[in-house]
Amino acid sequence: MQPLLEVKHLACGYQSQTIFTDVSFTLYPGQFSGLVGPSGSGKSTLLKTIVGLLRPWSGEVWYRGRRLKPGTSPIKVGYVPQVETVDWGFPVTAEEVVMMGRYRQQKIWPWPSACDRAKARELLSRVGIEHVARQPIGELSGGQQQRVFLARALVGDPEIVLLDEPTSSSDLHVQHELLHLLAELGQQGLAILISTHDLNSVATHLPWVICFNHGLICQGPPKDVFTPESLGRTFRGEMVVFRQNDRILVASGATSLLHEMQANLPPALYKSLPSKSV
Ligand SMILES: Nc1ncnc2c1ncn2[C@@H]1O[C@H](COP(=O)(O)OP(=O)(O)OP(=O)(O)O)[C@@H](O)[C@H]1O
Repeated sequence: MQPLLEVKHLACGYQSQTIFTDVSFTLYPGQFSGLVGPSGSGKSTLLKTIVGLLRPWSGEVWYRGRRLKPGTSPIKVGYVPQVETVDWGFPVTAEEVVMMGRYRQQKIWPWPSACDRAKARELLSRVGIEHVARQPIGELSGGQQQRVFLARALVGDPEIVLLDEPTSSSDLHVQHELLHLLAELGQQGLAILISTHDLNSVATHLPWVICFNHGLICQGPPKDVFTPESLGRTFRGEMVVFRQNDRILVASGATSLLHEMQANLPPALYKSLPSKSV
């Protein structure tokens, strides 16, 4: 299969501070992948460099076998920023935020046509929040805001969407719903790369994971990559990994693993575990 996106020896930073060097990986059509690493390890910087918001210091990004001009992004790449970085005081409705994705395609700022509005409604419906179309974006919940930005990223019918911490401001139920929605989009052929701190959601929902800390540590299916050794190198501390059948639970120490288990396992299963298994 021809690669969709190839990142080759990429390096980037701010002023004189290097954030990451020599990052190389390949994503294929329909691939659903997670980018995991600790806070400040450079995940957002990497995503912004890939979508052309930051100019790489060195290295290349290739799309469908063609090298991209540094600092540019192909129209078929969608990007969902971290919701915490958005200015919610801006007086626009959810529908208008989605339509802004159309302006990027058209390169001018036209009055929205009936067709633009219909497309925005269709996408809001696809991400399950058509009912908030006319509400100001600043008045929506964190989970709804993320879906609005996902709808905006889908406007150009992208082949790949990069999402920065899409689950950070939502509760567990909303996070799982969003990951299910992304998995559905993945089944329809969309490639997805999401950055997240939530290792347990990655282990449950994502078939491929890239461990990152100022550079690529390792990549592969969670069952191979989520080991105490590789996660310890990624998060630079003791990591505990608990496996039961297909389930993997990860935490940054034995005590927090117990809390994770209480939060994630059905009570009957949790009570049945011998205390020495962690
Ligand atoms: N615009 C900027 N100018 C200077 N330094 C920056 C800028 N943006 C981020 N940094 C620094 O780059 C480093 C990596 O930040 P980045 O946001 O990429 O990490 P991250 O892994 O996405 O973190 P988090 O998971 O907390 O979002 C941090 O030290 C951060 O302070």
